[in-house]
Amino acid sequence: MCTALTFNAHDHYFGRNLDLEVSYGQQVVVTPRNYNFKFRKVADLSNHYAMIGVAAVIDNYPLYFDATNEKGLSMAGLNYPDNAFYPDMAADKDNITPFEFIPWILGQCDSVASARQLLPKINLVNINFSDQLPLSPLHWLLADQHEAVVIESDRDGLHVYDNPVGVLTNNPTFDKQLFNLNNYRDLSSANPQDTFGKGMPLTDYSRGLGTRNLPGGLDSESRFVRAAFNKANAVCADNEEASITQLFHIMHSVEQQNGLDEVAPGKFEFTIYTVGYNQDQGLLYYTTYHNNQINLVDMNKCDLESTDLCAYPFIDSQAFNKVN
Ligand SMILES: C[C@H](CCC(=O)NCCS(=O)(=O)O)[C@H]1CC[C@H]2[C@@H]3CC[C@@H]4C[C@H](O)CC[C@]4(C)[C@H]3C[C@H](O)[C@]12C
Repeated sequence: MCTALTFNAHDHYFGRNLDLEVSYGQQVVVTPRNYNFKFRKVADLSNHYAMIGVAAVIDNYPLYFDATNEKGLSMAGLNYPDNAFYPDMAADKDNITPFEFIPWILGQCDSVASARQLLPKINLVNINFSDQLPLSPLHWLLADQHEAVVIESDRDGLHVYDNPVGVLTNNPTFDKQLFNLNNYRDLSSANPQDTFGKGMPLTDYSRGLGTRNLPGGLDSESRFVRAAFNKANAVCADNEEASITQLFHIMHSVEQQNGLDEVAPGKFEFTIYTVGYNQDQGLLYYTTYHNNQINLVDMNKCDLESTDLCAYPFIDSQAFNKVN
């Protein structure tokens, strides 16, 4: 399972947790403007916006899990099992495979508004990357500095939902996730009034009682509510350090601790990495499960006019800040 969200503070940010029990050998990958993006069924993009993100590079092709382009448009693919449906070729459409979707949008669009022009023409065609790497069932959060949408390719077609809360997790379909928030209208960062009933001696015995009914589970509905509430109530000082720190606190409030989510006997899914993008400045911050320190990769330090990918392996070991 996974969680992605937008966060506006000092600048504009986009965060993502990847929760999984295996690694695909992903790294931080910058694709410069002149890298030749090949597509299976449409023409190459030989000149496009540069992007930074997390990708598995196979045969010199970046299979992006999440990324942000130089204009600040961000996109993340999250697991969407049983619901995702990828049709066969459609003659009248741009046939883009799901693994090409992030490059296709981020390569050409500078905003959600411009992506909205391309989306109706797209058919997320059912073509595997390879026999070893078949398609996986995904849906996507797409966001710029001003708005977010969710894209789901279901049996009845491609849906583009406005996302007023700027959060995405996994199943069920996005409309249901959004509706479910209505069940949590009573959540509050303030201690609640006693509305229980007449003549009951109820006391305000603890701080934080307004969050008592906030779901604590790792399931996708619980994470959706928790991420939406924690983000909506986040406060931080107006600078980059405080904003990134707060973003990582929000992301880590929905992280999966190793040992809590068994996916096969003795095998657990956990939060392999957390990324936070500064959309305005082309920065990617990350932590990994084994490295709590926040690491920073700046896309502008790569040659963005190059034709070659620029990759940085995750630093996945703990560095203690030794005090004595
Ligand atoms: C599994 C991950 C979602 C995390 C998650 O939800 N884990 C729960 C697993 S479980 O449901 O609990 O079992 C998703 C998120 C992004 C995906 C990659 C996107 C690029 C590429 C697309 C190709 O088409 C197939 C291979 C490819 C490398 C993808 C592999 C995998 O699908 C990735 C890592």
